[in-house]
Amino acid sequence: MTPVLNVKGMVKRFGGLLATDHVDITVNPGEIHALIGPNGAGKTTLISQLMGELRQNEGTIELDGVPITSLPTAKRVSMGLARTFQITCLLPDYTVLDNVAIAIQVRQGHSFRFWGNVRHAQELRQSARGFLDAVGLGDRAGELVANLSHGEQKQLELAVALATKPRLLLLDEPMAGLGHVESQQMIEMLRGLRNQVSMLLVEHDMEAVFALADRISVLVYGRIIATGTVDEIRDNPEVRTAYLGEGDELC
Ligand SMILES: Nc1ncnc2c1ncn2[C@@H]1O[C@H](COP(=O)(O)OP(=O)(O)OP(=O)(O)O)[C@@H](O)[C@H]1O
Repeated sequence: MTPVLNVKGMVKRFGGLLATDHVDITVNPGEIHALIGPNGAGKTTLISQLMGELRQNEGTIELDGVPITSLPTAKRVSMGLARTFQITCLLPDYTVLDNVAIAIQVRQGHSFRFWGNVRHAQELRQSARGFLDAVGLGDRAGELVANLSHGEQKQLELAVALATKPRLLLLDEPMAGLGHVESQQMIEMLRGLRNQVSMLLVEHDMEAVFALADRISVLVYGRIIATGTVDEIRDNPEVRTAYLGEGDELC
């Protein structure tokens, strides 16, 4: 089985700091692979390299078996990579529907044509509504993004990412800033999407990680110290020590 994502020997240095230390990681079709690690471990740096926003010093990246290591971000997106951010990255003065419609247009190769002809506009709206329904925001389509709650903005960000029809979704802390109820909704939503898209999930919320992940990789000081199932990682003494400090519970 060809992995959707296959990263080999990734290295990123910031001066003397080794932020990514010879990382190998794969995401299989239909898999949710969680990447966990303490603050500053290098999770965001790794995702930025996968998207091509940051150039690695060493290493190779394949998407569905195709090398993408030296491709620009836009090309990677058109080939099926999408990312959501720790801090939302939406157009606040546009409506919820417009934000998704713009993402669809980008996927279709239009930089920013906006609605264009009437027939095209209708198809675009219909398609955008489909993505909003998928994340539970169908009834907020006409609202300005600035008026959404933080949780709703996270949902919209997911819809925007899905609108590019990704093969692999890179999720950078989708639970950040969400209350308990919103987190549960996000977990359910991501669970519902697993048949459509593979995911690399960076997340500090261990309840969410344990609820969603097929496999977990643990990153510490830029290096992956363990990869395994939820049970394997929960029971791994090296992970407990490195990630939480001796004696703490990984719960
Ligand atoms: N542009 C940069 N220049 C120099 N150092 C950087 C840069 N970006 C990140 N770093 C450093 O690289 C290391 C990894 O940072 P990164 O943000 O990737 O960690 P993280 O695991 O995502 O942390 P968090 O969980 O807090 O988001 C940190 O020591 C950080 O200070």
